[in-house]
Amino acid sequence: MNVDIGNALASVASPGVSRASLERLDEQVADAHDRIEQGMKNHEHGYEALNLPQRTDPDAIRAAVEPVADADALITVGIGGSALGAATITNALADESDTEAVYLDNVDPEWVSSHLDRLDLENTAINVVSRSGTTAETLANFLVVRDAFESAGVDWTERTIVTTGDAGPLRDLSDRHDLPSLKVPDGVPGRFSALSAVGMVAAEVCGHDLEALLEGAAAEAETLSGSLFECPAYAYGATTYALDQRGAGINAMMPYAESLETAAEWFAQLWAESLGKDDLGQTPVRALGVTDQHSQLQLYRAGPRDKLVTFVSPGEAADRSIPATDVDDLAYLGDATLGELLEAEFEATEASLAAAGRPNVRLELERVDEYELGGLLYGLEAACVLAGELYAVNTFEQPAVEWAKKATRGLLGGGEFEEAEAVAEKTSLRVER
Ligand SMILES: O=P(O)(O)OC[C@H]1O[C@H](O)[C@H](O)[C@@H](O)[C@@H]1O
Repeated sequence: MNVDIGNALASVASPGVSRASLERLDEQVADAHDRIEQGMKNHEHGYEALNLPQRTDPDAIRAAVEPVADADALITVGIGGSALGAATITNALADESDTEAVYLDNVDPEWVSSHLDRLDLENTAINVVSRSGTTAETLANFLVVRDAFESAGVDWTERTIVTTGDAGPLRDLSDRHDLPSLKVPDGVPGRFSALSAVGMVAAEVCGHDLEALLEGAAAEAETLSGSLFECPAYAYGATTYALDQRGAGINAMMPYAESLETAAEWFAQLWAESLGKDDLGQTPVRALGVTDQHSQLQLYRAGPRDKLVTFVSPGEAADRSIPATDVDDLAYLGDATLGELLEAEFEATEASLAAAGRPNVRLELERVDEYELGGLLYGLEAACVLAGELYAVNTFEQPAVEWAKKATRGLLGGGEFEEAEAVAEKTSLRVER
């Protein structure tokens, strides 16, 4: 990915960061890069994620997928990092695939049933993914999906691939039924695992090019250097950190392509769960161009000066002409294409924010394909690791998500948890219709 941080400079935006400040910050970036390099070299927890382009084995993924390679649909059962990376890839490339990729992460019963009722389970594969193998939502949904297959008279053991850790209920299930299984790589937190079997089994079932994904990521890895002025990922990570330090505590991730909408959702977990610690961290907002020009842009341009907008330009794409019209006011559209309109709207919105002194950054792809996606995923992961070094937080843990899990288990009789008691003590002030 290429990055243009010009509209984040203090000469353009407020909050903004001066070139001189970036040059001073570059000294911290150099130190952070040394730490990151050391962590990668020693295969340390978290930093290991940045070794995935060399570590992930596409052949092992293809071998595990082979029994279900002909599936018309794939149900991925997982949540958080165990679903969003895979969904980013398959949703971005959906037009290139004959396989429908469905992601059951939420436990909304109507939504789960609507998918299971409509899919032809005879020709559907199950991709169950969980590092721990104990995540309530994933296990609950897997039990529901397995039951649906059994009720349909389909042998789920012939349609299921498991990606999990070395031990736990899913590993036991895989061993007991001799299911094709892959390992969640050690040292790689879920939100950083898109470029491993966690994110790539679904890509393989959907027929996407695993080598190209990894080549794009590897090319991005080659850019990691001791200066933000030579590394797009570090330029983005350092600029977002500097802007947050100057008041831009919100980062709206706004890709100008429907195919990248899920990438914004994946980014939200990566950014929030990695950096939201010790009362620090920048709030990611999922946005979409052009749609949010008619929704959130008013706030971005004229609301509080507490936001950065990150545009993602998708590059070259298939286009479609706008037919001529006899409506005088719209005649100008008839000479254009939808792609030209989208590009013009993107550039106009970018300029609109700059004209209002609102910081924005552009991430540029050549096109939305496996190579560029691999580079985007890797680049944003590396940007996040760098930002975590600059914030001096523990980028790779997520202790704050544990409280609600314990409360949930307590509420469902899964053990004695004081968190569940706190639920009963909710302070209420109800206003009823
Ligand atoms: O892969 P699993 O162990 O099922 O975890 C799935 C997700 O749940 C956890 O609570 C964390 O919030 C995520 O970082 C993780 O990706």
